[in-house]
Amino acid sequence: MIYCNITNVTERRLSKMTKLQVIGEISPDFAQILTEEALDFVESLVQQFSARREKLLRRREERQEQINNGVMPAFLPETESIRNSDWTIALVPDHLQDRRVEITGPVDRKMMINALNSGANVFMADFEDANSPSWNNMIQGQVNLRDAINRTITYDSPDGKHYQLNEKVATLFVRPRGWHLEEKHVLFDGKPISASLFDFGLYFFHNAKQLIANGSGPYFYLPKLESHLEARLWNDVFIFSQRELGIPLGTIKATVLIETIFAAFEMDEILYELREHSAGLNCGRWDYIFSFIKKFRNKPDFILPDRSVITMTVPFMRSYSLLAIKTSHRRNAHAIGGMAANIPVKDNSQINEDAFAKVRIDKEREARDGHDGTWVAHPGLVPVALEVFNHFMPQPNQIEKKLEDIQITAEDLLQVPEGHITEQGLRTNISVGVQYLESWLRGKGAVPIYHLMEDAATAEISRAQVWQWLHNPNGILHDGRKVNVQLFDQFLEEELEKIKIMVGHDQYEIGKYQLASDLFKHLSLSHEFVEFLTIPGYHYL
Ligand SMILES: CC(=O)SCCNC(=O)CCNC(=O)[C@H](O)C(C)(C)COP(=O)(O)OP(=O)(O)OC[C@H]1O[C@@H](n2cnc3c(N)ncnc32)[C@H](O)[C@@H]1OP(=O)(O)O
Ligand SMILES: O=CC(=O)O
Ligand SMILES: [Mg+2]
Repeated sequence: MIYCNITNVTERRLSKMTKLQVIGEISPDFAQILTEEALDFVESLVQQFSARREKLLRRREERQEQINNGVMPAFLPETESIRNSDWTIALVPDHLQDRRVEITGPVDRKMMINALNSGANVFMADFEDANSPSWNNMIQGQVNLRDAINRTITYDSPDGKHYQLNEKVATLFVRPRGWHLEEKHVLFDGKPISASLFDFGLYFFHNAKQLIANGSGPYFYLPKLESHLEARLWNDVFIFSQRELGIPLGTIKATVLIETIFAAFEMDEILYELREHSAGLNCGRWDYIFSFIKKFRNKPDFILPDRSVITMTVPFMRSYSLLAIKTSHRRNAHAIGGMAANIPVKDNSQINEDAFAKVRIDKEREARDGHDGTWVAHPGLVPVALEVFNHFMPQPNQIEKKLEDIQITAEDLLQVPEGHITEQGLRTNISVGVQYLESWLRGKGAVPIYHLMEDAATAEISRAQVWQWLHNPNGILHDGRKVNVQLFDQFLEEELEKIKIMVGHDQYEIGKYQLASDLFKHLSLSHEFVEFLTIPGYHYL
């Protein structure tokens, strides 16, 4: 639904002949975020950087074309000197030296308080994978962040529980939406503006000075970058923004998620572009798998097995994570690990124990390999990750571990994992994809499904695999059946029936299952691969 209330703020802006228009609903709370000054700042970012963003998005398409024509990603010859010369990123502040456990979660008010109180070193407040970008979620999220930074945030749940911040809270990082997304409720010259500039701009404008006064700073996670030129764009946004607000250059710090195959080939260059603002790299494993499927989708020999067998220990994933550690440490940067999808299970102690054991093994591998910290999805997992990192990393980080003996080649990064495509794998992808979309369409961007954390990145894997198995001649089930439209239709119908029984008829009818199923079908069957599920999905928010 698009709200069309032209509000006081917008009217005043129109009278100033500005080109930025807000067409989303503005409640009194939201008006405190969408102030004239804040919108002027966003407008200046949009004016300054939109054309470059659009050019870089076109470059993504060109690179896809190149892959389709047989040119595989490679370490760039034109930036060899950056890879081969000695330089390091600027020193990060003391309070960013120890990042052993980082909790992530959407910008929901209650969850933010829980995350900040969780005992983790860092909380990444997520406008991206864990968030469904409805107008309400986006602006309420900004309200919540401002209140958290002012330490006035509280929440009273319907069941009477009161939430407030502890004395000591996690250091806040914010993940704005990626370069590919737009904010349709704010128009510039009549066109939706960049969601990244909108999320970043509002957060930075309202909070940067207060964060500095609190002894912290404006810290960011940057998602889904596909090249060092996209990192350069962020860096220029940072320089411009700090100048505009009169904040010393280098105050902003940002950790880049290496979660696309192209970014894996440009880790040094990404760190170099952001060297005055860098807070290292992170292995965004779920989007990385998605990117691998997406970019090589048209190559018959790049067919991937069931999602459940593409773990961090398969060769291409392990190579990528070791390269992230080696590259970061050479530049004195942190290399943060990723998210194990297992979460606590309340009603089954055996499954719960298994989940904790799986998370522990994952964190142990990361700590042993040399990661300087890791991500957890749930407050209940903070102690597990803490214990592992305290054991393997008694010091604040292990940047001194340089991994000089590790050599990762392009072939290592491009090695296709082995394994089977099974009927269960196909059914699970369909079921998870539909259930996740249903939740996302209702405004919830992270959900537990079959005891795993599902968010936009994990759901992208499910739907991209279904597309690939349908469209690739090698999309053949272990029992010899080709994945085709008929099989897909049959499984979709059967999985929907199972979901209906699981959630109950009433819930099914109230929910958005039919729309989710239609959207999933469109994503799976469309002739051209849809770049991100969030793009067509956003039409329905
Ligand atoms: C691929 C990637 O990008 S990973 C990063 C993005 N993804 C995420 O951040 C996912 C974050 N995790 C979550 O959203 C949640 O843990 C879920 C959806 C997976 C599970 O949520 P729930 O089913 O609500 O978990 P559960 O019922 O066990 O929660 C127990 C309590 O912990 C809280 N909680 C759970 N996860 C989190 C979290 N990540 N941050 C803060 N609080 C949390 C719940 O709000 C609840 O609080 P309450 O007891 O005060 O009511
Ligand atoms: O953002 C994290 C990921 O794994 O994707
Ligand atoms: Mg991601």
